[in-house]
Amino acid sequence: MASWWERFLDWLRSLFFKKEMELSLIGLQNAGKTSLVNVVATGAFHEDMIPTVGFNMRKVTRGSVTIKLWDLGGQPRFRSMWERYCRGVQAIVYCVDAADHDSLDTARQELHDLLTKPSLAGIPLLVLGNKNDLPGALSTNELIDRLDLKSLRAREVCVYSISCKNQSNIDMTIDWLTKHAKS
Ligand SMILES: Nc1nc2c(ncn2[C@@H]2O[C@H](COP(=O)(O)OP(=O)(O)OP(=O)(O)O)[C@@H](O)[C@H]2O)c(=O)[nH]1
Ligand SMILES: [Mg+2]
Repeated sequence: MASWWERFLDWLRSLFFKKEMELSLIGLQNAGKTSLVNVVATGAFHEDMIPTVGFNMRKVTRGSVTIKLWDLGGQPRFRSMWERYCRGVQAIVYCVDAADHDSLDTARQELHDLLTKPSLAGIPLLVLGNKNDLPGALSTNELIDRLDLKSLRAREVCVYSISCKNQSNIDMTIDWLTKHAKS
C-alpha cells in the first residue's frame, strides 16, 4: 500500500517538477562509455562495439528526469574535445576499464589534466570503474589510490565499481545521476 502511494506521489510530482540534466561521459578508449549509455538507455549490452568517432548525444528519461548524455570518443585524437563538452554540464562521468592496469596511469593523467581547467571548476565528478566482472578489476579503494582521487579538491567526487556486461551497480549509477539533476 505504502509503495503504491509513494509511486502515485512520485508520478504526481513528476507532472509538476520535471528536471533535466546534461552530463558528459569521458574516459580512455575501450573503457565502456558507449556500452554504459546503451545499458542505461535500453538495458542491452553488446560485446562488439565500434569505437566512438567524435561524439554521440543521447537523451534518456527516468521518471521526471531527462538526462542529455554526451558520449565522447576516448582515443587520443578526441581527448582535446572533452573540455568543450564538459563545460556547463551538471556532472562529469569518468569511465575507466578497472581491469586494464596498463591504462590506469594514462587515465589518471588525462583526468587530472582535464580537471585543472578553470571552466570545469566545481562540477561534480562520478568515477566509474567499469568491467568489474573481469578478474583483477580494481576495487573502488584501489581506484581512489591509482587515480589519485583524494587530491581532487573543491568538487564532489564519487566512485563506483560497475559492470555494464553484468549490469552490476547500474541502478546506483542512475540514482546518483538523477540526484544531480537541476530542478
Ligand atoms: N567484460 C566487460 N566488457 C565490457 C564492459 N563494458 C564494455 N565492455 C567491452 O569493452 C569494449 C569497449 O566498449 P565501448 O563501450 O565501445 O568503449 P568506449 O569507452 O565507448 O570506447 P571509445 O568509444 O573508443 O572511447 C567493448 O568490447 C565492450 O563490449 C564490461 O562491463 N565488462
Ligand atoms: Mg564509445
